[in-house]
Amino acid sequence: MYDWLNALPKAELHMHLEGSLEPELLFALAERNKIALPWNDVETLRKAYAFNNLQEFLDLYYKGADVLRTSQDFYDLTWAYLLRCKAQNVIHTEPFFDPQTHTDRGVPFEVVLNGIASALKDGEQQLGITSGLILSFLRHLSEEQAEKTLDQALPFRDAFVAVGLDSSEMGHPPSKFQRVFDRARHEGFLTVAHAGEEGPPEYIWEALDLLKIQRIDHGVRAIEDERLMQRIIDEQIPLTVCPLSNTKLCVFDHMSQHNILEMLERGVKVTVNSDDPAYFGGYMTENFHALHTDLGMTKEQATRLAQNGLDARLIKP
Ligand SMILES: Nc1ncnc2[nH]cnc12
Ligand SMILES: [Zn+2]
Repeated sequence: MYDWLNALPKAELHMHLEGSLEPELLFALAERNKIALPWNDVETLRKAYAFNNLQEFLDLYYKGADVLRTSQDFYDLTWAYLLRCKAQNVIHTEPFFDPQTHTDRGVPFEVVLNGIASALKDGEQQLGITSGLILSFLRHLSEEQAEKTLDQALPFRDAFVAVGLDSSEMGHPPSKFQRVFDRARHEGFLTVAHAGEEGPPEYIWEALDLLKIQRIDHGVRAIEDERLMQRIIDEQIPLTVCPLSNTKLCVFDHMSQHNILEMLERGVKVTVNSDDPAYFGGYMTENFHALHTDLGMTKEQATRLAQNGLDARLIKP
């Protein structure tokens, strides 16, 4: 089944480039940039990948990102991810990056963007992988800081397809970012947002009604609100679900409790994605495979899930 799932043509619609930083590359970049790390070796770092919730993961994820300093670092990070895509027949990807994670520690916006954008361009030319980059605002920071980030992005607007919203969900509802999302839409960006990962269904309503998103990132808690379920089924609003992420971050205690197949069978446009593959135990194929081993996903269901991913692209072929 693994090989069959690996060969299935797939689109990835929810992954954070910073979350594809494998420990080996993290150590190599630390050495290249002469940065002292709090972990002795790759094994010690990998052992730290045990999380009870989103915040525990984010604390480590932001620490890890500190080794990314130059455009070449961002290029290498993105290229390593694209090689994984190639190996797993991911033919299209719409990755996130978090500029504030880098600008707040003094790495200029264009240094980050240049590295990522040139790797994505090479990915299309050399690997045949199409892509659309999503600029994500950090929701634990202020709306004013998101506004500044949007200002920095406008000169490079052709490099992005959408803006998104990520980081610590609880206590940071989508309504906090209504004005900056309004402006982003007026500037021609599409919008997506993480909602209903740890946060309540109300955050999904806000993301739809106030931020006017095209897709819900995660959204697994929609199942708690029947009226919301009816809306996302009626309007076929895609959910970018990340099974291994949800179990690693204890959104579900075990994969056998995940609701993705129940949603699929109810007619929700659910898709499978890796979120932060270096931290959560796998890329696209591993996520599909876990659904097979722990939830009994059939080939027919896998085909529908993969097709949903292709259908829910912001950039159509
Ligand atoms: N799963 C996730 N949720 C929120 N913010 C993130 N940033 C990286 N991964 C994330
Ligand atoms: Zn995410």
